[in-house]
Amino acid sequence: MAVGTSSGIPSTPLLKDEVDIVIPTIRNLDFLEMWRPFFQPYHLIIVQDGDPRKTITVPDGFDYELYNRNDINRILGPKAACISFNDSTCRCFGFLVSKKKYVAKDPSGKEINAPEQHIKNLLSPSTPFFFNTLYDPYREGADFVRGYPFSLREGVSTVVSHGLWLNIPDYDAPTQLVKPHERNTRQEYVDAVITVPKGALFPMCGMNLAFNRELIGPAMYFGLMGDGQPIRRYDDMWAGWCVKVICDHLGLGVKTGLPYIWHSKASNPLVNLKKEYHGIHWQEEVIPFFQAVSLPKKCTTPQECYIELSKQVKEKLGKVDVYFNKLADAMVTWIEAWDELNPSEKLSNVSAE
Ligand SMILES: O=c1ccn([C@@H]2O[C@H](COP(=O)(O)OP(=O)(O)O[C@H]3O[C@@H](CO)[C@H](O)[C@H]3O)[C@@H](O)[C@H]2O)c(=O)[nH]1
Ligand SMILES: [Mn+2]
Repeated sequence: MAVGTSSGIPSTPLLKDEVDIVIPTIRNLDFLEMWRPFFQPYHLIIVQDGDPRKTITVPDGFDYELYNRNDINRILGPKAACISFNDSTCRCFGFLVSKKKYVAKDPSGKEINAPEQHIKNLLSPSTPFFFNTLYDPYREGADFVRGYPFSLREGVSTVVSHGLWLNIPDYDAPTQLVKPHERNTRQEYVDAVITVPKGALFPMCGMNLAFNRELIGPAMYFGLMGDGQPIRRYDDMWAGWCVKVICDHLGLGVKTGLPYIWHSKASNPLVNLKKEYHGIHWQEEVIPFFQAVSLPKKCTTPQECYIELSKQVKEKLGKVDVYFNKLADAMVTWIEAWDELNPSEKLSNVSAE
């Protein structure tokens, strides 16, 4: 699929017909001008949060579809209850309606061709079963180091590419409060992509993320946050924990590192503290839950894994707080909505059994 370049290093295919870029927004889309060179080839799915009467202008020259809350309610009917309102969690509606193989979540920052690096990450295997100390062995200029078992060098399909951030790091509110001026300049020099090992959870940030919709899309639900919910800013964390335990079960890979984006908007740490408050103490029970999760062999598709996970959430986290019962039900609604909007994929998943 890659074609040669003058330097002999294969260039990365655009995959413009296989990638959608999902952008949740409650503001304007002016940042698209800065990203035009990298985003213009792709189809954009814009999820307009907040008041649907507000008109959001999309700069000329972009191929896009735009959904506001009225559209979400019209398309999903009662199932729209699983899509959060007044929170960036609404982005997962874009994952539902996309028909592409890959989804990249919008970064908004300095000129870095993030889609190209995410595609590179997703097109090369991951190595979750044995840690390669020279990072990603499939990158130009790297390889498996001595002692790496040859039987494991084929790797597994990479289904999540988790990019990082320059400038404003994605810190939680307490850290933001004690380190208000800390800027992430150090990572400028960490030129690495690393597979998250099997059995290890990680804090997935939704700002700069790409994933294989066909292989793991049904697990990429960002949960119930925003209006009427007791918790926010744990949308991507919840999705990341569910995705990782399902990837470990299905033998799929998650990579983190490049591409970095310039994160320019620091949200208000005191507002964030209120949003994160329950998450900060609940996660001390939620993480051990995910670390102990075991999915039965009969679960061979992301949908089946996700439904099984929702049962365990209700059974084991329902006692932490009633919120997790609601979340477990919303997880089921999400899969019902996914299968309703993507019937062919459900069949293909069945045929993959
Ligand atoms: O109610 C809302 C708020 C925001 N959005 C859109 O979502 C993204 C991110 O918004 P923002 O940068 O303001 O928020 P952060 O605090 O930096 O969000 C980070 O925290 C994580 C947890 O939610 C999240 O993954 C990170 O992005 C922007 O595009 C807003 O326009 C929204 O749609 N609705
Ligand atoms: Mn931000």
